[in-house]
Amino acid sequence: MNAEREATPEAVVCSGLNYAFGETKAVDGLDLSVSAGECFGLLGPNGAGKTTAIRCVTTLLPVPPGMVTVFGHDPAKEKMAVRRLLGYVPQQLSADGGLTGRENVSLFARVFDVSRRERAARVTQALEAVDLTDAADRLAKTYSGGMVRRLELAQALVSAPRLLMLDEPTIGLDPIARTSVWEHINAVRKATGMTVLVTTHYMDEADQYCDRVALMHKGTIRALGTPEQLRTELRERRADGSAPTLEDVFRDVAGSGLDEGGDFRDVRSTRRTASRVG
Ligand SMILES: Nc1ncnc2c1ncn2[C@@H]1O[C@H](COP(=O)(O)OP(=O)(O)OP(=O)(O)O)[C@@H](O)[C@H]1O
Repeated sequence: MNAEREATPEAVVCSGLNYAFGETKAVDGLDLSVSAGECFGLLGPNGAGKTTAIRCVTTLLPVPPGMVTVFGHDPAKEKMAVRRLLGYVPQQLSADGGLTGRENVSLFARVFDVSRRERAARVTQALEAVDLTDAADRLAKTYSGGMVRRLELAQALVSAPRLLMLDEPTIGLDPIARTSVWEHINAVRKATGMTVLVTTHYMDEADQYCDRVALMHKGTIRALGTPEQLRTELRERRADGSAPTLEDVFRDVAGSGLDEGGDFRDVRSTRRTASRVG
């Protein structure tokens, strides 16, 4: 049993990951390791490179061999093996308002190659897991923003992923809907041991729900640890009796970078999300 656990590879490893859009180095030598079963938060201002890094891990952006592994599989060599392990909720709307909740989840089940025999049961389970059973046969365009987000979660969960990747899953939602999304994620984690890699601008969420967090700034990691470790380190460094928040930690690490238009509650993301959740 112990030997088995020791043999479990890290869920995600990025080793000197680089990705550039023309002259823009979006990800610049990123080293990152996410353990199996943990909830890992990738934080940072707009433009830090979080989405690009996540897309490299999901195989949506091509990277050379040796820079990324997902449970030991290299996306450059084993794209389909990696995809079978993943669930991904992108920032952009991934549900179709003209389909019912059930039809949306069924579509993902087909795309992610859930076997025909298991499909109906898995769709029902995924909808149940996010509390959408009662609304399953209504058109998604009648859903609230929080329900749409939970539907997208069901779409990502239907293939029973070992690694769930969520890009800003709660931005733009009211506090009750945000809590609800996290409660559903955590219930599935508890039941399945699924690993979660999430980007968020909400420091309070990262503090509350993530086992470890990394601050990404200008394409690379500037701080890494449990929220508690990072807060304690800053408190000890400041030694002025104040009790820093996680946001203070990240302002300290990223310095003026956060004020150069990269604020955590950047208008750009909010607008993007407003259009996403309709
Ligand atoms: N398709 C693209 N073409 C050109 N440049 C891009 C593209 N996507 C991202 N970039 C640039 O790469 C850098 C990193 O962007 P990325 O979206 O990965 O950051 P992010 O941390 O996810 O920010 P946000 O919170 O705004 O999503 C930015 O400078 C961005 O402008």
